[in-house]
Amino acid sequence: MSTATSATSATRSRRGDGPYILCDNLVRIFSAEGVEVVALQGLDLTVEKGELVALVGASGSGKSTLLAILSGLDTPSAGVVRVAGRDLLTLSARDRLHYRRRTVGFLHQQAAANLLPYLSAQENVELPMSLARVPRSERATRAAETLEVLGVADCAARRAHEMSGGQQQRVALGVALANRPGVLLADEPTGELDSRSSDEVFAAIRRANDTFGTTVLVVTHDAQVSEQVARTVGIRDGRTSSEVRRRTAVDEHGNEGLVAEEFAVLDRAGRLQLPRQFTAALELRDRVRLDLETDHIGVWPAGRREEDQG
Ligand SMILES: Nc1ncnc2c1ncn2[C@@H]1O[C@H](COP(=O)(O)OP(=O)(O)OP(=O)(O)O)[C@@H](O)[C@H]1O
Repeated sequence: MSTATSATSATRSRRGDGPYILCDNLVRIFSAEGVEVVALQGLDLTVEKGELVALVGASGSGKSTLLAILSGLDTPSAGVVRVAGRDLLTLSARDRLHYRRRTVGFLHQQAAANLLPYLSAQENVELPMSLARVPRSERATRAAETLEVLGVADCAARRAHEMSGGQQQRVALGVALANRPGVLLADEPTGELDSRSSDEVFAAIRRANDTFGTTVLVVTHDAQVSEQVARTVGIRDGRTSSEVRRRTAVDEHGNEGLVAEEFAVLDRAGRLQLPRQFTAALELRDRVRLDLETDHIGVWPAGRREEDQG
């Protein structure tokens, strides 16, 4: 495993031409009944415009908290969060509303959260456009184009109960994309679907990413989904801990194949989370010894190294 740093992107962002999504040392503390829960503890993340990134992590690791902040529904306790050049900590109420209507689209796990049951698919997709005051003449054409791209043009006149779960979720995706947001945030969008519908929904997300250039951040537990994206970011205990990058490469026999490389994330303060299986294998706890070598850093259990030297 090697390390990757987000420092370069953070520096670029301060110059104003940074990544499309930037989270720098993000902290979110909830207080409930006198108990404080630190849901995000210095999370760093950068996503470039047009990227499609999967976020994975155990239950309670902070994924939903992060999406709520990025969608403009919640604000962090500390840190920096910028999306599409906007500082989400200093948005006025008016700008926040504009941001939520036009800059981000949100896809929930349950399609029903994005769909009104008494409206057809076409009407559902047109609704956010009317809230954003898109001229009436444009709405029908844009909604039809959206449903076409997502492979559900044939469902335009149907209401939710006349569609399969996968079709409903693709129409729900159409609602999220109606105002052509720069960013799509999706929280377990295939969590309630069988594998075929899940494939169709994920294929529709990829098409939206390709066709509209939407930057996508998708939270998923679904390995089929996370293995299909070029970049998967792991969250552990409220921090980004690891990253898998996938690219096509040609082997020595000239065959093209997918290569996945796993990195640990090194933050600007020099912090790095060691994978649990590594710390468990060497019983690393509390304190470790570090040795700087010419091309790597050695990490040793404190006790064992003392014994070696003794
Ligand atoms: N409104 C809240 N009040 C108090 N604690 C909260 C609140 N929202 C989240 N938390 C706590 O913050 C931590 C992170 O929660 P979060 O929902 O972001 O995790 P998650 O990774 O999305 O989990 P899951 O995969 O189960 O949805 C958890 O310990 C959770 O209990």
